[in-house]
Amino acid sequence: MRLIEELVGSFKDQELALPIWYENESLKVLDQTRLPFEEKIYTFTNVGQLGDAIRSMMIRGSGAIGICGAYGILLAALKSNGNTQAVREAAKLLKSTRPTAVNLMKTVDEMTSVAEGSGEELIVNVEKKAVEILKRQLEFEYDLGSHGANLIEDGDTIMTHCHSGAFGGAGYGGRALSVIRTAHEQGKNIHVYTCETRPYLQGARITALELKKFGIPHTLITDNMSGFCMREGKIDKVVVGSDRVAANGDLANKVGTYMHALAAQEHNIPFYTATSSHTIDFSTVSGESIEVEMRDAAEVTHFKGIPTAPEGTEALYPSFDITPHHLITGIITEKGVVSVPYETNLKKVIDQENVFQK
Ligand SMILES: CSC[C@H]1O[C@H](OP(=O)(O)O)[C@H](O)[C@@H]1O
Repeated sequence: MRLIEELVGSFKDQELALPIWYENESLKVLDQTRLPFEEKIYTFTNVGQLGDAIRSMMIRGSGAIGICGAYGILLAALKSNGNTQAVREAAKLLKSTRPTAVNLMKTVDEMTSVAEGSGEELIVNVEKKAVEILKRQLEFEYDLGSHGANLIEDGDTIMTHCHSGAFGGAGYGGRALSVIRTAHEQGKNIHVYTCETRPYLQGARITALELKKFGIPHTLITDNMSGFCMREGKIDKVVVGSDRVAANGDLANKVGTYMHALAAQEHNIPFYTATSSHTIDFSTVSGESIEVEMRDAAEVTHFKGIPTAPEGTEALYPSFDITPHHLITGIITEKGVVSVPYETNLKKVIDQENVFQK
């Protein structure tokens, strides 16, 4: 049995919701565009299929597409019998799919950095690295969930945005839902307000599904209700996910995050992003340098192909926005929570264990 098969087998012993997994020299991928009403699994036998799935958001979420970087390179190595050129081409293809989430870029680079030799030697090298990455990303979710749950008090109502959960991560709870799930599993009596997150509806379709699956009480709101809910005193804390954190703490996350952060500041509501050190991009000085993916405007004027606006209506779809660090109360990571003035470069801060609240 291959190492990767042993690892996936071990996942079955944990209560995970996997977005992707290895099986019989192919990749099984849950089609998230069909959630919550259908859990359709596709079998991919080449990286081109995986690339198309990432572009079309069949698989999405910075954590989940991060592990696609590991699985995709492993599949390329297996299908090419350990051919270096095939691995290089797979790396280029995967990194071209979506620009904002840094995890995908990082995991592809981690995998290609060990793609030495050829044949079975290369396959063994990349398989070991894939197993290391998959184990690490899942451990991150447990650890950041634990540190983040320390911020959650019994009776809290927590707002979240988009889907930063298991199907968007490594299978436990992604980022934001790792914090929320852990607090719930600690017995804290919490309630979640999940924003539907137009136009893909990650919140209505996937976050609500996962919170139901985890048994966590929740209320669905539209994105434009966040200010009302905060002003009415319904929200105690905001916890969102992350696609890329710049070296100064600026956050790239699903479009709408910035709007919620502004409202939270107005109402003195703590605003946290749940992330991992792997999502902090120390080579990007600030949020201004993060590329925001512009998706097809048809995703705004249509839902599942059904028009929601008059024919010919122009639309805009920035898939992410940038929340400046001064609006963020703390960055929750697997190492702890960083709540320090971000005048200092995060690189210096995050390497100093002592700054983390345990
Ligand atoms: C585990 S954090 C997931 C992160 O990714 C989402 O974006 P998308 O659905 O477009 O991949 C969103 O920004 C979430 O916060």
